[in-house]
Amino acid sequence: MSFEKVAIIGLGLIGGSIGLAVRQDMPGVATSGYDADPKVRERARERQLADVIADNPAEAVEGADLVILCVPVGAMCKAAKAIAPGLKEGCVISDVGSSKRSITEALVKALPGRTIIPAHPVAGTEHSGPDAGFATLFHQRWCIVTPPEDAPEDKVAELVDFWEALGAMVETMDAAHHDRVLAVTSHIPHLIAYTIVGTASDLEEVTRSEVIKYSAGGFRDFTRIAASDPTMWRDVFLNNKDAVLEMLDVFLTDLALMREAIRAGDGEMMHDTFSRTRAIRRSIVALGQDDPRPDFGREHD
Ligand SMILES: NC(=O)c1ccc[n+]([C@@H]2O[C@H](COP(=O)([O-])OP(=O)(O)OC[C@H]3O[C@@H](n4cnc5c(N)ncnc54)[C@H](O)[C@@H]3O)[C@@H](O)[C@H]2O)c1
Ligand SMILES: O=C(O)C(=O)C[C@]1(C(=O)O)C=C[C@@H](O)C=C1
Repeated sequence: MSFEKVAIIGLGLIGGSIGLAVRQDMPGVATSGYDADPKVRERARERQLADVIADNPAEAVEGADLVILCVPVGAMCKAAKAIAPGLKEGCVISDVGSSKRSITEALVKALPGRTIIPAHPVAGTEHSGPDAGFATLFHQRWCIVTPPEDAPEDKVAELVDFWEALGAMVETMDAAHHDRVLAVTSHIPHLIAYTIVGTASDLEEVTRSEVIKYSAGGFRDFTRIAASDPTMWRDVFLNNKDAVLEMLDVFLTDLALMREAIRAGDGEMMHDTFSRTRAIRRSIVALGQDDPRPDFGREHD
């Protein structure tokens, strides 16, 4: 592992967690940080999310071997342009954005000639901001690295080592594939959660108080996801439009089949589908890939 100084731009849930995790898991590696919001910088200093919190982005990246952009997907380009004057020769610029194709294009354009290796830790919570981060967020979670074709192999290997040192399991794939996979496993589930919670609160015969009162079961799990940061998720859907629309069409076809089964009283079709999905859940649990924290996401309720 050869990164000696890591700069973190954006000190919310993910940036703050990286800062705390580097301090805990990589003693000897220096960190610096910057956030566009002065209140976040103040809180980041109080929580010591990085060794040094700079008051401007170019200063934050000075001397860093690795710079990680931890801002909403729609702010990546602006953040990249702002760090450009301070970047050290040969440093790696990475990010943690939830979609990868449009970010890669934006970063390559904003920082020509630089070594850009995007990544996405598939770990998070519905909380955001400088108080949300914690050092163990990436333990036993996947981090997907999406190196462009011309990325130097030694730098990709260093970035993989970095995420493994923070406790993550790392996979590499191309950005387009990442975006199609995450559209199904993360983006559409969030869209469904936002929609069902919105629908329930809109229904005239179900008053808002009843939605809250009877939300102890499955609906409650949807409300956790639907509490996720609106800016972050707006940007994800604006930036992974093609893959989300493709997978949404498949989902809507399956949902229509389910509606037909209910209408036709086709219990066999429903039972078969529900048995298949139950087996999927059980195989995730058997692989140890469900969340190891039993009350994860509920601790702040
Ligand atoms: N929340 C999750 O579950 C999760 C998981 C994995 C990846 N991600 C990705 O990580 C990124 C950050 O998400 P988060 O949950 O940490 O969000 P967050 O809202 O907690 O933090 C983002 C921070 O970026 C700052 N910021 C915005 N524009 C900036 C700019 N131009 N320069 C500097 N700072 C700027 C904001 O002030 C904020 O403090 C997003 O791209 C998101 O898609 C999120
Ligand atoms: O656990 C949660 O709250 C999450 O939604 C985390 C989650 C996910 O969908 O798995 C959300 C977005 C990220 O890009 C990665 C992880």
